[in-house]
Amino acid sequence: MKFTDQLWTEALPIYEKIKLHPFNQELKNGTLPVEKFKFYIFQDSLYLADFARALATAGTRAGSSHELLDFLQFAQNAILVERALHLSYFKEYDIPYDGKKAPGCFAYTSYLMAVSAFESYEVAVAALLPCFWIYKKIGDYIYESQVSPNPYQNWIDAYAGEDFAHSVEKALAICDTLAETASEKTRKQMTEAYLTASRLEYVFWDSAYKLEKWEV
Ligand SMILES: Cc1ncc(C[n+]2csc(CCO)c2C)c(N)n1
Repeated sequence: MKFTDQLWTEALPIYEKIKLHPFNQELKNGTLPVEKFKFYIFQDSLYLADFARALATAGTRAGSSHELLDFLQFAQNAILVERALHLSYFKEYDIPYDGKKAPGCFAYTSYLMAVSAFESYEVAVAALLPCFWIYKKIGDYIYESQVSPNPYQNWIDAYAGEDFAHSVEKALAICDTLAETASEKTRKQMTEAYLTASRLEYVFWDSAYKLEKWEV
């Protein structure tokens, strides 16, 4: 059994909760209130900018220039997605450019940047994986079961696309190769990091659905 198959099984309860979360259910049905989508898009633009930093940082610690290039391409892509969000949705939904990270976004980005800088390369790769994999799975699920017409069609199409699928396959292959030669202790740490980042994916959607604010 591949290491990433084990990861998928371990994190399955988290994935199921993400799938059934009202944010994703209402997105799929086209009934998500626009305020929640706007909140999500703005927070995601902040997320993507730091996610790109985390990817580039992890990449500098890769064991080969081949993997460094993969991570730099992932990072470049995250920045391009972030720019595309600004160009399309920010205009369409009249989203203001100012604002801060909500607690959910803050927690997730801080975690990814810290792991990428201070944990081993193997653990960093495992922490960065849910962003790719869970999005791909959720994107496919929403795409297949969506109610159309759907006001969020463009967003849905973006994550069900071929290019994104290719990046996910690459990230999975890197993680599996690393796990093959990793010690049992490192594999445990990788699993823990994968689970934590999966929980933070949930937190991110939940934060948007609740229009989360800092309490104090
Ligand atoms: C909270 C959050 N998690 C994951 C993604 C998905 N995503 C955005 S860029 C990228 C890979 C770039 O190469 C991936 C997987 C997102 N948008 N927001």
